[in-house]
Amino acid sequence: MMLLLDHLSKAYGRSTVRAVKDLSLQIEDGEFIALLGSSGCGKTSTLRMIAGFEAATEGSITLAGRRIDGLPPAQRRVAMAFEGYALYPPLTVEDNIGFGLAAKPGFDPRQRVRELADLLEIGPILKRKPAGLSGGQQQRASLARALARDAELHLLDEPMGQLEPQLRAILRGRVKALTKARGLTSVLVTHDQTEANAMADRIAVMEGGVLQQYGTPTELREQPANLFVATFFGEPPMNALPAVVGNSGLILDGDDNTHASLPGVTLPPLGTPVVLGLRPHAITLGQGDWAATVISNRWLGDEAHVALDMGGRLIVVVAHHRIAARTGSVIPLGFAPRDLHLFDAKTGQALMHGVQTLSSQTSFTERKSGP
Ligand SMILES: Nc1ncnc2c1ncn2[C@@H]1O[C@H](COP(=O)(O)OP(=O)(O)OP(=O)(O)O)[C@@H](O)[C@H]1O
Repeated sequence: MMLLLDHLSKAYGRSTVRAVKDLSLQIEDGEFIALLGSSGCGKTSTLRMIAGFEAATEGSITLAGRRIDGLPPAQRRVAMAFEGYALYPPLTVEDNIGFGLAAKPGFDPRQRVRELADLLEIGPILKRKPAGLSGGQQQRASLARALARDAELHLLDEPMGQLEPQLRAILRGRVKALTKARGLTSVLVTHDQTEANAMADRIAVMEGGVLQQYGTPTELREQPANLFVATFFGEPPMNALPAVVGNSGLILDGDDNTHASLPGVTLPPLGTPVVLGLRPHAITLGQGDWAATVISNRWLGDEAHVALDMGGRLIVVVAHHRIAARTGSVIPLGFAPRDLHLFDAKTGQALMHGVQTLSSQTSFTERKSGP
């Protein structure tokens, strides 16, 4: 069901510091969204306010048209899989998962428990009690219990954090498919962008309690709203090169040695400090008018990761073919203007994505310093 967070804030105790600041988000009926951010960004606080474990300091929470922020957790019609959200010790895993599910015409709770056990690969432990199970088994049982319920909203807080990477990768796809098949509205909390990418229709990136951007994985990758999202989202991170707007284009670091001239592009006013953003995949090696020294060059089986030093700036490039360049060698590099992102250096806000130039040839020049 549709969930609406409206100007939600959280301050703990008497603190004036907000762990969550003025957060507004709309999650559509049947949508799977992820709250993504590093430790302390406020994503768990947000989830706990939705669940009812923490009171909101300001703002409102509306689920399926009902204000729920004043209700106790049990009345919110929300199912949860929380880190450390304990299973009932006296019950078997099977009874834990099926707890509270009532048989109805056309619905057999035992059938649902079996399906979820197969999906999460915990069939063999259904008759066991939680004590003595591994952390990963308990976590999957807890996830199965949350997914078994026909709630209006499913909240999943790092639900697979204790599983091995291979199993996690398989289960992500299965859990996503299940939520889509049943039309479940879901909010996932994770610090793992691979997980958010694989599972979520839309991702809300948070930092310092503040929502940075809310969009599809493609929107976050191609149109990051600010420098934080640009360098946080994407692996390896986007290269960020400080520059200023000069007469002849963008001058890196303002030293006029290396610049990118972008004919026909309306740039910010002369002297504006900016940051050029280039994804590692967007830089080509072996051609272009910039030059850099190879620091390392590793072939990872399907991609080459090359680190370079360009006048003291670290540049990371990813290519889908092997790069024949030794450590210490100087090689040319370049990029297509359509792959350039430009940010305001002071505010971090995005100024443009994918620059269209008048001429198809853009020149990138490294001038020799001195007379
Ligand atoms: N019960 C609490 N009392 C006081 N401060 C808290 C409490 N819970 C969280 N905080 C603070 O609120 C801020 C946000 O924490 P929160 O747990 O929401 O972030 P998070 O992104 O989920 O981090 P993590 O992934 O580490 O759980 C942090 O600065 C944290 O120290």
